[in-house]
Amino acid sequence: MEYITSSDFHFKNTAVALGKFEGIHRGHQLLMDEVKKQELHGLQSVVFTFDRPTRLTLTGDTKYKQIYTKEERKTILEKRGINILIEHPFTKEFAALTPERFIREVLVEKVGAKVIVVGTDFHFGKNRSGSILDLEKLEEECGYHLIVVEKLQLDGKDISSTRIRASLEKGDMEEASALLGRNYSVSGEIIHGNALGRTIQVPTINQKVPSFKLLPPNGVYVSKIHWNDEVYYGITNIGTKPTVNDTSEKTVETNIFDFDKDVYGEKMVVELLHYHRKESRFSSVEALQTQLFKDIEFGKQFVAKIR
Ligand SMILES: Cc1cc2nc3c(=O)[nH]c(=O)nc-3n(C[C@H](O)[C@H](O)[C@H](O)COP(=O)(O)O)c2cc1C
Ligand SMILES: Nc1ncnc2c1ncn2[C@@H]1O[C@H](COP(=O)(O)OP(=O)(O)OP(=O)(O)O)[C@@H](O)[C@H]1O
Repeated sequence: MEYITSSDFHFKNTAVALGKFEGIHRGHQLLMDEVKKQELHGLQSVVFTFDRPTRLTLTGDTKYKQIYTKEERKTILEKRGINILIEHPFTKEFAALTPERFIREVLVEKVGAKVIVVGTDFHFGKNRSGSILDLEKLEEECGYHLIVVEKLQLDGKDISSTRIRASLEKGDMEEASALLGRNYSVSGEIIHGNALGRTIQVPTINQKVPSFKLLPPNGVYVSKIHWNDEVYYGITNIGTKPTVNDTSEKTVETNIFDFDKDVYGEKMVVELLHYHRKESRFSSVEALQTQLFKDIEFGKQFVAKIR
């Protein structure tokens, strides 16, 4: 996959899907399928999105947490077989382009769009004033074909990144997975913890997770782990480890079942399948250890049922 992160590009004969694509959820996947289909007609499949949350530029909101990091999003799109990913810098100047200028100067001139794929409610350009009507108006003159995809629903409501954020925020991993079309995951490098885990017979891998990644509530989750091409299961704690720590720094750590390898510095993808219990402060490390053994037992039984 070609990966563009600047405004300096020039393509020809492309089929492009447009949007923020925060969750690359099941609705977004319909748009990806449409652009992929166009490869049969000799067009390159393109996802056109932005290099940062749009609200960061528009409202200066620096606290906004994202479902996926850019790297995670890139990996997902690569796996779907998209030819070109454009993460256009979402600067104030770019955000101020009128819908017509965005269509002519960016989509037609630079992206080389022959097919444009959007959802029914797609809005773009200065103050989000552009809609599919603007795209329809210039279709003939600019020589592209517009494909408008109906909003995909689940349980009678539109699937949206906003809805997925709400599921994640309440720890409903099953609902988040159903909306995403894949399990929610955390990917990150394995870093050193306090090395206490091993002494209480519950060794864990600690993942480095950026502060802007949207994590579900602190607590214990049954998880599925991808390491190289291998799949394992485990139990993951998200939180501050209040029994042994006094900081507010959040960590994601996983006890992988039947696994004993040194993986420091390597990357793992941990899918969170099911919320089990909230994180709590125990009166002693022994009490914590007793609970961890129970958590592991719960995790193993859960996995036995779904495998
Ligand atoms: C499944 C699981 C559940 C955990 N639950 C809690 C908890 O409820 N409270 C807590 O303080 N720490 C919890 N922890 C974190 C442990 O305190 C931590 O794994 C242990 O202190 C070792 O940390 P280290 O890897 O930094 O040495 C949990 C860890 C795991 C793997
Ligand atoms: N459920 C859906 N079905 C089909 N297309 C969708 C769906 N949701 C969004 N789209 C389309 O996918 C593109 C990207 O959507 P975008 O990421 O901007 O918004 P969203 O997923 O609705 O999230 P948000 O909740 O942040 O508005 C747009 O063209 C949009 O119309």
